[in-house]
Amino acid sequence: MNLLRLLSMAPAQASDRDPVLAPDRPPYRLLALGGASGVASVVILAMVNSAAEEIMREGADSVDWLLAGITAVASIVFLFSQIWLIRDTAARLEGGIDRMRARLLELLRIADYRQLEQIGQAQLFQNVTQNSQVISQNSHLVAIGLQSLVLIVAAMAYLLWLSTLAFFLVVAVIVVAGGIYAAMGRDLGAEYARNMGNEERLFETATDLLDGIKEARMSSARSHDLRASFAQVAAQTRQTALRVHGMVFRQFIFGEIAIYFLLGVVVFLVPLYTQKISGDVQQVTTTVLFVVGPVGLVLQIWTMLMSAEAAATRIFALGEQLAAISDPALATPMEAGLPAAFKEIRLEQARFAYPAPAGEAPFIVGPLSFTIPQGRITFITGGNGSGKSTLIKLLTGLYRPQGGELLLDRRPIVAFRLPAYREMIATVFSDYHLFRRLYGVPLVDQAEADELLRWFELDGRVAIRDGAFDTVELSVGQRKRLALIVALLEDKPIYVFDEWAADQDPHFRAKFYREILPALKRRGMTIIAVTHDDHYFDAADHRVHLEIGQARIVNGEGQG
Ligand SMILES: Nc1ncnc2c1ncn2[C@@H]1O[C@H](COP(=O)(O)OP(=O)(O)OP(=O)(O)O)[C@@H](O)[C@H]1O
Repeated sequence: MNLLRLLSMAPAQASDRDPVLAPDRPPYRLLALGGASGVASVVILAMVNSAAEEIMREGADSVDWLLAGITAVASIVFLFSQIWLIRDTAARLEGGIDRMRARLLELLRIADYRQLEQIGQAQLFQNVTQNSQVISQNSHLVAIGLQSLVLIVAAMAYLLWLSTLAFFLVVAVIVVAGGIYAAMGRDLGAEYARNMGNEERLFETATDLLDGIKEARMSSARSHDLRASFAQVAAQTRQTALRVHGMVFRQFIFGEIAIYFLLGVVVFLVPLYTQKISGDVQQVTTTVLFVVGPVGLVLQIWTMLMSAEAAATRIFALGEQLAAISDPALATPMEAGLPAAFKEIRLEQARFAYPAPAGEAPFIVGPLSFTIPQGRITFITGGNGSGKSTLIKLLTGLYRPQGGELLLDRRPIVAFRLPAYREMIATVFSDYHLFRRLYGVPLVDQAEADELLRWFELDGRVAIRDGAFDTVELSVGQRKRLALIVALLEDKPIYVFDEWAADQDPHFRAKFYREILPALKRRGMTIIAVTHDDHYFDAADHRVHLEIGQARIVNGEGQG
């Protein structure tokens, strides 16, 4: 069971240098507490039985203080071990979730970017947030279930000691009923998984609906189709949810019936046979009745825990999926930074192809061979879909060439050099994300930040305070200026921009090509920029022109 797997992943301790990689801590304390509570419950049961026997034998004229004392001590042990058992189970489970979440984030960090692109965002979001919430909400049930299991095991051990026949009779009933119950549970688990898959699709469709709210407002036909598509996924989700509820109910009813059957065995069969063997009918019946309650509880909880189990299974499955695409270059510690004073970046016969749908030719970039000299401005140009963004991803090391290589000063950027190479580059992609907080920009010099805001004509609109922009509620072009400011604050030797000027007004576009890029070049930075602005092609020292993934090098466009 994946829930139990989560339980055995001990909470990350502050003392662990890396909570993600630290070894799991087996739940010894939990086992000890379970053992103590089991022993205490058997002692209580035995004391009650002995007292009853004594009363039957000698009448109830005096209190047996020894029995009463032992019962009181056992009750206290039972009470405290139960409290700690429940507390420990919940803490361990929450710790396990926390750790699994951290593992997922770590696996996300080291996953191969290209393959990660292919895993849907909805699945990642659902697992990191919602599924762990389902488990967390049910953590007390796991604790109560474990507590009941301990009671059952202890009482059954006591029953075995009282009467072998009664023990095997009850075991037979529990095994048969439990087997049927578990088989029902497997179907239920599969249906839960289907339901969660539908919920992920529902989430995806809802996100589409919200992201496209403007587009939907402007067209009643589009709005209608969107709602129809949402309604269809919602109906499928409702159907699987209904099937789940039906199955839960059937399993619940079966559990109830199984308990009545067990009671029937106790009342009719056990006395019949135990009388012949030991004559201790009453003790056996008391013990079996003691088992019935926890068995009922375990059966009920089992049903309820199926959703938490399905959530845990999905979390572990995503973990395995991410582990399978992990990039060894990112998993190992980074090689000491590559020298900032490099001479050139080169692609040598580099090639990259996207997987093609069946029957269609794949889009191939390359083989490409060209050099980007240090301290120069290189433009990448070409029509829509010619492969510019793909080339940028190859040059930044986000995609790995499937053939040929990427070289820095003739040294191949092999896997273990990739992280250090990526550290040399600051980017503003066309689908960039603007973090409000300046993550990874260690010390923002206020004077430098203010100067940059002035240069980008954003002073008075935005300020940088305590390592964050005070607002990002700006126009599209202004937000992109902020993204460039972040890149400049990172102070890297290489800058990569993907159609940065596309959203700028004519004045700022001219400023970008005629003032900002030359200023960066004067500071010795290497600039690689994708652009469609043919008026400004002369601002580059070199131009790489792409046509359907093939490059033509146009040299000496600018003044050099
Ligand atoms: N994630 C992807 N999966 C599969 N194919 C892709 C993917 N991204 C791009 N492609 C394919 O690669 C081709 C080149 O895309 P790319 O984004 O590199 O073009 P581009 O030159 O940057 O275009 P634009 O000027 O429109 O931004 C596209 O025609 C598309 O078919």
